[in-house]
Amino acid sequence: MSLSDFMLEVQQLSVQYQGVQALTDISFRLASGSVIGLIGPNGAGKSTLLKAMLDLVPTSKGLVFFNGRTLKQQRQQVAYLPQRSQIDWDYPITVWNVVMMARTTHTGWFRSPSRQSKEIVREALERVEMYDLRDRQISQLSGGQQQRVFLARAIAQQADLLLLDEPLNAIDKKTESLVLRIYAELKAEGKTLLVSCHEWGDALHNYDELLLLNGQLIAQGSPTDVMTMDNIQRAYGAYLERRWQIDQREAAFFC
Ligand SMILES: Nc1ncnc2c1ncn2[C@@H]1O[C@H](COP(=O)(O)OP(=O)(O)OP(=O)(O)O)[C@@H](O)[C@H]1O
Repeated sequence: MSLSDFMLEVQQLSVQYQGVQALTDISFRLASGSVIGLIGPNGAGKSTLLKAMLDLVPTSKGLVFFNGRTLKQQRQQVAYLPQRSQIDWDYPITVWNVVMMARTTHTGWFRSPSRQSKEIVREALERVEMYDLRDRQISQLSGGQQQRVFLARAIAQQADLLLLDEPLNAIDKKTESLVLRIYAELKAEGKTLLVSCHEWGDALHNYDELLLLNGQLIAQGSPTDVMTMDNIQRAYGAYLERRWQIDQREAAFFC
């Protein structure tokens, strides 16, 4: 693969939160038209990586290039679906208006949406099978329906790169199939999807490539190449050991 086949390049990205080193020197490249799973134990830095790429958290080091220019210069070309816990689900807004928010970067906040934007929003809602519920408040949806609305918002932005933080969280198997079908369609359209996930085993074969993280990038490659015993031990071993130490400390405290 030549350098021009890569649409995204992350160089030595590092993040520190009040003394906690969350990410150290993360570097990778992603090809266009691919679905990449971002995996690792709780606290591995998956959400932090997605946010750092978008400048939503301060980075102590690193650069992110997108089609040869900095990501900051092309923010409109990146759609972001935050983790469930980051969204205020009680905010009074309808399904339709959540998805229409994706179009404000195109039309501006104070202009009425164009006919084209309305068509794009309708299509995105139909794609996630939520058009019939377009007038509902988001607070009145199930967890899986809420996730689908935010996925529709990411689709409606018509960005080339989609950063999705645990989109399969809180959804049932039927909806999961729908979401996976949408990934395949977006990939066929040439989009690149970087998806933080907690899947395991066969489910990982839904991704063309994996990035295995634990504060550092442990491995990148096909699911078979990445999920070796050695890599799993390196990514999850330290986590299990840390969890075990915390359990021991808590046990000693309560004795
Ligand atoms: N706002 C914050 N302030 C301080 N520390 C933070 C903050 N956000 C995350 N962290 C810490 O940074 C590290 C990475 O957290 P992050 O949420 O990115 O991990 P994750 O892999 O997405 O985890 P999970 O799978 O549980 O969602 C953790 O040690 C976490 O406690």
